[in-house]
This record gives sequence, structure tokens and C-alpha cells, in this order.
Amino acid sequence: MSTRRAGPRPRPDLSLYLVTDTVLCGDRGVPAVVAEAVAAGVTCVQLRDKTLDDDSLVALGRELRQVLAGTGVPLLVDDRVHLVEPIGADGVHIGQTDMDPVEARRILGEGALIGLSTHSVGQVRAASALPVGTVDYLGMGPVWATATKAGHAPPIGPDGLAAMRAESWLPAVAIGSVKAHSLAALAGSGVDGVAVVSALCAADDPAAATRELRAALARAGIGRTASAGGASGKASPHRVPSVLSIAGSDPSGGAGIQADLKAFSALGAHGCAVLTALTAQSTQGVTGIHPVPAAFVREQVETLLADVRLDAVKVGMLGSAEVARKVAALVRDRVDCPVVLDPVMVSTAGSRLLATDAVEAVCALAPEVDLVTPNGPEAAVMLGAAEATTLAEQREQAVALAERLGTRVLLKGGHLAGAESVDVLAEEGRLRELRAPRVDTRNTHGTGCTLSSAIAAEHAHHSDWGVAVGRAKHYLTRALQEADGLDIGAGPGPVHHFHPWW
Ligand SMILES: Nc1ncnc2c1ncn2[C@@H]1O[C@H](COP(=O)(O)OP(=O)(O)O)[C@@H](O)[C@H]1O
Ligand SMILES: Cc1ncc(COP(=O)(O)O)c(N)n1
Ligand SMILES: [Mg+2]
Repeated sequence: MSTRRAGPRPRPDLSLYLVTDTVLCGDRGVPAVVAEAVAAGVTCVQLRDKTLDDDSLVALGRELRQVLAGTGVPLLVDDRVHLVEPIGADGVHIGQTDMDPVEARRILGEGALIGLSTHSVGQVRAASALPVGTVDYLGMGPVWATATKAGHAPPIGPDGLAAMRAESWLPAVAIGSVKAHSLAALAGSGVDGVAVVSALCAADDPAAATRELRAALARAGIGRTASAGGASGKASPHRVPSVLSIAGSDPSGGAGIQADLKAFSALGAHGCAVLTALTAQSTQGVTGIHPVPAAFVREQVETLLADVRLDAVKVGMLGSAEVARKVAALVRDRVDCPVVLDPVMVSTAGSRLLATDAVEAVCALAPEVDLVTPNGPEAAVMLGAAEATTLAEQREQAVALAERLGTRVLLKGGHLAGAESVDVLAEEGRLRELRAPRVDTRNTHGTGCTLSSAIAAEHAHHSDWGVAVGRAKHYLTRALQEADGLDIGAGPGPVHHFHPWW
């Protein structure tokens, strides 16, 4: 598909999502209406026509591709998975009664966007429990009763929308008779955008109607429109975020600072690095640790902060109690961006990376950060409990640890058995699960480092923990699936950080 780029598929800007209606567009024709609306600030287009035959829909879709060429606005096809390829569309939007999303992903591959309609909290839960990377966003609605979908699911209203939105870490777009004048009612619902049909397709002046919708979105604080170009119709210039890793060195390049910088780079962030320790390490284990004096860790951070504006920080191996206390003080007093803490204690190959007397200092740092990402053994140490052996125990420990630390906890499930590797995100008493197929590979060196760094980089882009964790987990799963293509060293080797490119 010619519109696809290398690299992880982009997260679509759902702020103002136009669903076409051939009848409402009338004599002007769908392409002309879409062209006007996109020029005025529509960010995503779905070609929807339930009545046209395949050939006519392909012809119309190809026209829309021409209209959208060079705009960066993705084109999705409603329902008909088999027409994505012939149209050269970016993906598909499917309903609850259309093709199973897992099957659609299998057919379309990793490069396509897939959206899924949901009409209830139960459907949102089910969609969120699909393997990460199956669907890219959820449509939620109908918010209000609509003529275009008469006879379908009953309206959920703004409160129902907010309840559904709270259930998922996936991006969400509200649909169902959304108009500029009713948008204020969706402020605070947490959706990433709104989808409209008649508000644009039936408008006398689609460009003016688009501008009016964008202004209303900005007022309601919805979508990237709100913070980017406001009602001007122009997005602000893209700024590459800077993300810092404070961690130890792994000469084998699979974990530690080396893995962190690779993950940042793969996910489009500029990587900065402050070293806390050198390790003599290979895929087979650690033979020595040479700690950096705590005062020099501080000097590295202070010097950097005086110059570089950071968008996120990831903290990994700290090694000693002294360094952990120093980093805690820096995080508390000097860092003003989101911080992810991977409380590294033992390497995948079984070597100790944190002094026993430093556990307390790491636990003291944890409440200062925005997200803590322990593996099973680390969570057990932090709780003073036995390691979880089932998903049910993993859930309980995630909630208990989040409560004890007063912050978000992602309790990773790499050390448990099962067909899926499930991570559990506990946040303010709420639990979300991120599921991925367990990859049959010995190359799992640095999975924790990679995941926490990917979360920091994704948060720098999207400012949403649920979305960041979901996207990072998907990136890591793909990196694990491609890891055997690298196969470095005789022990557990690194994951493939640059799988989308090589
Ligand atoms: N074989 C695997 N297949 C798929 N995901 C895995 C596998 N092993 C680990 N993971 C994932 O890698 C991440 C790191 O998990 P884990 O191994 O528990 O932490 P750590 O690397 O810190 O020990 C988690 O998202 C986990 O679900
Ligand atoms: C320097 C350093 N830091 C961290 C880890 C943990 O690796 P994992 O991601 O496998 O938990 C490591 N092996 N080496
Ligand atoms: Mg780890």
C-alpha cells in the first residue's frame, strides 16, 4: 500500500473524524466535500457507503486517495476489509457484527489502521482485552440518536460515553449526532476526538462547518485540535521530544542505557542518558559492577537539566542505596516532567543489579514517580510478599502496590506461564490488562528496560498513560517476535529494537 510508511504505524489524529455519506453529499460529490473539509481541518476520513457495489466503492475510494495525497490525513474504509488493498486505504473501521478484529488484523498486517465500533461498557472491555496492537482506536456511540444509523444501538448519552471511555486504554472517538453546538457536553469525557456525518456532509459550506467544529472542539478541550492549532486549522510544528534514561550500562547492548536509547530512537524521541553504573555484562550474565559515585550522577543530571528541556524520564538500574537516594532527591526537586521507574533488582540471567540494602531506597523513590514497572519478583520484594503465581494474584498485587506507593503500577507478567504475557496496570483503584501472545524465544534480555523506555517515549508523544503503555507493549511484543532474527550471544539475547526498519 503506497501510503504506508516504514516504522510503527502512526497513531491517527482522531480529533475531527469525517464519515462520508454519499446521499448527504449530493450533487457536489463525496470527493469535493472531503477536499473542502480536509483543507479546513478534518484529521481523519472514513469512506462509508453500505449500498455501493465493490467496484464503485473502489473507484470512489481511489478518488479520495487522490484528494488526501500529501495531507497526512488517513483514509479508512467502512466494513469491507477486502477493499483496503485495492483502494490503497490506510485501514478499515469495523462494526461489532462485521469481521472479527483479530481476523482483520491477520489479513491486513501490522501496517494497517483498524478501528472498531463499540456501543456498551461490555463491548469496550472486550475490545480492550484483545491482544495489544489488534485495534488502533474505538468508536463509541451513538452518543445521541441519529438518523444515519436509525434502528441501531440506543443512544448512550455523554455520561454513558464517559463510562465507556474510562474502561479502555485505547484511543476513542465519539460518534452519534455530534454537532458543533452539542460538543460542550462532551468536555471532560476523555475522548480523543469526534466523528461526524451529517454535520459536514449535509452542510451548505463544509469548510465553514469544519472550522466551526474545530473551534467547538478547542473550547471543549477535545483532541489534538485543542492543544495544537486551535481553531486556526493549522497544526503546530512537530517537536521531537527529548527523553532521559537514568540507568546502568549493558555492554551487550540488550538492556540498560543501550536498550533505552534504542527504544527512544525507534519510537521517535531524542534520547539522553545519565549513567548510574557500569556493568561487565553479556547475554550470559554480569561479572562485575562499577558504580558511578552518587555526586557524579547528580552532576550529570544537573548539567543536562540546565540545558535540555525533557519530556519524560525513565529510571532503571540504580545499583546502590546512595545513588537511589540521590536520584529520588533529583526527581523530587529538579525534574518537572513525567517519570517512569523500572525498579531493576535482578537481571534476566539471574545476576543481582541492586544492593540488598538499596531496596528500601528504591521503594522510597517509587511514590515520587508517575509509573512504576516491577516484574513479578520485584513486586513481591516491594510488597514483602511471595511472588504471584497466577494472574489473579498478579492483579491483587498490582492493586496493593499501587495503593501502598500512591502511584500507578504496571505489574509485568513476563515471569508467569501461559499462552499470553499479561501486564496489569493499576491506577487509582482501577485495573486494566494488556494482553499479548507469549513469544516463544530465548531472546528476552532487556524486555523490562525496553518496555519502560518505550512507555516514557510514548508518553512524551501522547501524554496519556493508558495509550503509552498500550503502544509500548505492542512495540515490545513485535520486538520479541523479531528477536530471533538478531540472535546475539549464547545466552538470552536482546530483542529487536529496530524491527520495523531492518
Ligand atoms: N516471552 C514473552 N512473550 C511476550 N512478552 C513477554 C515475554 N517475556 C516477557 N514479556 C513481556 O516483556 C515485558 C517485561 O516483562 P518481564 O519479563 O516480566 O520483566 P523484566 O524484563 O523486568 O524481568 C512485559 O511486557 C512482559 O509481558
Ligand atoms: C545495566 C542493566 N540494567 C538493567 C538490566 C535488567 O534487564 P531486564 O530488562 O531484562 O530486566 C540489565 N540486565 N542491565
Ligand atoms: Mg527488569
